Amino acid sequence: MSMIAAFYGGKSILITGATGFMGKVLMEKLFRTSPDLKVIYILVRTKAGQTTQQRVFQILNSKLFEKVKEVCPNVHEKIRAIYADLNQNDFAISKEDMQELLSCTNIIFHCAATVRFDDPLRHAVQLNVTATQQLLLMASQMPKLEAFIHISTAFSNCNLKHIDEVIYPCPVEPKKIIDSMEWLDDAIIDEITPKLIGDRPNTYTYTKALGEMVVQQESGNLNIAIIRPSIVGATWQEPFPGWVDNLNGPSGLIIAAGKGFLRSIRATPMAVADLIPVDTVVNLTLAVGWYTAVHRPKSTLIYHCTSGNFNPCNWGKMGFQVLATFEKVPFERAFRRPNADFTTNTITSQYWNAVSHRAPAIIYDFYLRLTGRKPRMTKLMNRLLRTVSMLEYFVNRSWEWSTYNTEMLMSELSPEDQRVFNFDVRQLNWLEYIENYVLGVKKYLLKEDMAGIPEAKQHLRRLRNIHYLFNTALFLIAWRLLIARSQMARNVWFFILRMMIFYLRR
Ligand SMILES: CCCCCCCCCCCCCCCCCCCCCCCCCCCC(=O)SCCNC(=O)CCNC(=O)[C@H](O)C(C)(C)COP(=O)(O)OP(=O)(O)OC[C@H]1O[C@@H](n2cnc3c(N)ncnc32)[C@H](O)[C@@H]1OP(=O)(O)O
Ligand SMILES: NC(=O)C1=CN([C@@H]2O[C@H](COP(=O)(O)OP(=O)(O)OC[C@H]3O[C@@H](n4cnc5c(N)ncnc54)[C@H](OP(=O)(O)O)[C@@H]3O)[C@@H](O)[C@H]2O)C=CC1
Repeated sequence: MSMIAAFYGGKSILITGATGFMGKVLMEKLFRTSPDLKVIYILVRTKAGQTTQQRVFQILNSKLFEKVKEVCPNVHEKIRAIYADLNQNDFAISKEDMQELLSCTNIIFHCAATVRFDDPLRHAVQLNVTATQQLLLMASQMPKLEAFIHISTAFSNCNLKHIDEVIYPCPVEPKKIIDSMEWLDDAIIDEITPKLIGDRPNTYTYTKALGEMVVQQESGNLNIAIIRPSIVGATWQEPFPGWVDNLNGPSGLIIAAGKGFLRSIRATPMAVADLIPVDTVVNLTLAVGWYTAVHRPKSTLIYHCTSGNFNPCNWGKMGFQVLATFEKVPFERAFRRPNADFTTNTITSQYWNAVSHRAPAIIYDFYLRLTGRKPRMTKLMNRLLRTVSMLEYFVNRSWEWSTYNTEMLMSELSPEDQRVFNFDVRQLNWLEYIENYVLGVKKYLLKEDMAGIPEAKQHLRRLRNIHYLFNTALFLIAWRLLIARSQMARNVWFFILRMMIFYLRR
């Protein structure tokens, strides 16, 4: 019997960010392994014209939840969606809902965040810092609360090379930052943002670091733990391999590469690709929830959820395997054949951006114009290159994360819990994982049918022929122009022709 699964039985659990990538997998696992839990409260806002109920309905009816419905047929009754907007005061939660949350919650998993790298500082502070502070305040009023688990990121201190499971202070106190956001206007905030974030690459990593400081400072008597995952990728095993539902991290780039838009990237092939499957993060999160509530460690423990020190894989190997999978299961209607290069040199990278990315986009737009259609490829390419430039920071460096707490927790689990809540990435086979990841991107993000593979392969063969024809035509034109202008080129050309005739006659 799993002690962790039994622990969540009969519990009332509050999850923020339950509609996000990690939140959904967390809910799925909870319902599947502890179907006798009392209730999961989720804080949900309305979005894209959908009510909170419609959003929950959509999640529960997705493929991710198919197994849950078998184990926990009354899952609809056990999920309680509470309207909340984490950008608002008291999260805009109604009085009755707030009362229920305060009096019933046993465990909190705080997953909500803005993960955008380019969010204005004001917005990132609101969600990643102020909302965390408010949630802690709520937690301090919950008499039945046993544990508060905060999800941060392994990159909150990416300005360091070696990162321990401790909280590193930022130069300016989070409270001062929160206060200043109230009276500074947007223009001034934009001006001081680079100074505040210092040697971090974006507002995301900076505000996640501030969020951790807030957790430390406002923890009071709460039983708190912080989890720091690295780059979260598709599921490894559960509920099935390869599930992914957003474009963050590598997923968007896999699409861009598979569709032939992205053919080169400024990345260091030997740098560690610290990817971690989302189900591994969820298993560790649930184990931490149990451990924190039952063992009540004296201080706030931080758990690194990373792969690099247990089972390292580098970007070169990853890119190679991604390309190998495209050979087997190509994406449909590719713009160009997937064929890509890693370069560490900025000038080479700019050259490839011009030749391999921008030029084909301009030519394609020209073709669209000629055929009376609206050009769109250059715009799309510019956005893609902007996205890639923001991710480049993370594919040109390696970090070392110490994992004492994570290893300690692993050793505390019973063999059954180690199996059911497996977060031991030493068992992960990268080649298999990446292949399933690419397949998952094709199935769950692009919604492409496997039956379309022969047609996709045929399309790639056509693109290869067009590529050869284009190159041959380009060569002949260049040669023709050269011959017309240079006696030397003409002499070379006639010499080659004579040699060919000579050898053919022998
Ligand atoms: C030796 C062999 C060689 C082989 C070489 C092969 C190599 C070349 C090809 C590469 C093949 C791929 C191989 C894998 C390599 C992958 C590298 C992956 C790097 C990943 C690094 C991630 C680091 C994360 C570290 C921190 C982790 C965290 O803690 S947080 C989670 C991560 N957060 C994010 O990822 C958020 C990032 N996104 C954003 O911040 C924003 O979306 C944006 C700023 C990037 C863009 O914002 P914008 O306002 O312009 O637009 P938006 O509306 O958001 O989207 C615009 C369009 O772009 C699409 N989109 C969005 N995100 C991505 C993405 N990550 N990748 C690609 N495309 C993306 C989005 O859908 C929009 O599209 P349209 O709607 O069509 O316009
Ligand atoms: N993905 C990754 O690679 C990594 C993620 N992390 C951390 O893991 C956690 C979860 O990330 P992930 O699931 O990938 O992120 P997602 O972007 O997929 O999910 C974010 C969640 O936060 C919710 N949210 C955002 N703003 C508000 C708001 N104003 N009110 C209510 N809810 C809001 C979103 O709701 P809605 O659906 O309404 O937008 C969504 O449910 C985050 O804390 C992130 O920092 C850490 C390392 C890597």
